[in-house]
Amino acid sequence: MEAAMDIENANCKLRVSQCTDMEILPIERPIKVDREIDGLEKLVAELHRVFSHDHVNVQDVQKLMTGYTSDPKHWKKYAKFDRFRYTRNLVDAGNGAFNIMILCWAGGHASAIHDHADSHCFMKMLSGSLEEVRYDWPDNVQPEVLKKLKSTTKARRRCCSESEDKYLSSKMNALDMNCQNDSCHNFGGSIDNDHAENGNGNVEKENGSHCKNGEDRHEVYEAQNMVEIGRTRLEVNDVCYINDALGLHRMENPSHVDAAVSLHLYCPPFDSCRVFDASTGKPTQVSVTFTSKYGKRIKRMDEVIEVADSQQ
Ligand SMILES: N[C@@H](CS(=O)O)C(=O)O
Ligand SMILES: [Fe+2]
Repeated sequence: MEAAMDIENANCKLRVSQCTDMEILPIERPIKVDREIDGLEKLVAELHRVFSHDHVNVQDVQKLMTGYTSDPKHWKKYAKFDRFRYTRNLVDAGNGAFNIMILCWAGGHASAIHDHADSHCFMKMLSGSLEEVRYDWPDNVQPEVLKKLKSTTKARRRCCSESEDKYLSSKMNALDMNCQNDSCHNFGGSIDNDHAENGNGNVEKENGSHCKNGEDRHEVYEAQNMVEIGRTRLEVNDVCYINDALGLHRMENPSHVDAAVSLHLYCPPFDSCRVFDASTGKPTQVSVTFTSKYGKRIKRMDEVIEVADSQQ
């Protein structure tokens, strides 16, 4: 028995950086589906069953998501669009262990470059298509998971593609060269409550700058810091997986006419993450919220204020 785990066996009830013994190994494709899952409700019920155990394999979640075949009649009640930005619509809060949501992208909508707050992120296309663009971490920001992998002697790397293997090697080497003192890194990987809001509740915008605890750390962010490391077109029923060890990403609906709908599962759930300025790599902590929960629209604060004003 090997001491190290493959990422397929990594326990996605834990944050990625807590899976210290795992090897960073992207999911094998194509995923072999054991059985078909008939409907979104069944998928959610299966996820609850799996997540009731202490250990949940990354690959088991992938298999469940792959086993479900999209049909708009299962999910249309959750699909709430906005003219200006992609929306996040909560389907199920997973008893605190995961959350699953439907994202709606009108033509041309895109997310900013972002991380996934040390969580596991699974995504399945339900309608239309999206392009995923992956990026290297900027040199002066390192994810918790790579710091952790570097510091654990048990951790080993083994990737199925040479480019992914090279990516992780270069990141590990960069950690050797960079200061390991947390205060030298923006945000130190922690999520605080005093974060910059983008006002949208999604990771669409890259506005504002923010330093943890209000300190100005004077990091220098050089232009052209964000390096693209891959691009994948996702079509209906495709499933993909990302975590912070595999890089950053942004999603874009390449069609200016057709809408796209995607299903996202995060474990553990998170309510803020970092977005990165595309030309400088500067990170900003942002809240991520929902346009609707369980099929019901949530009033935005500005709408609540408007209503209150109109009633005075
Ligand atoms: N991770 C993003 C969506 S995506 O662009 O992957 C979010 O949860 O809003
Ligand atoms: Fe994402």
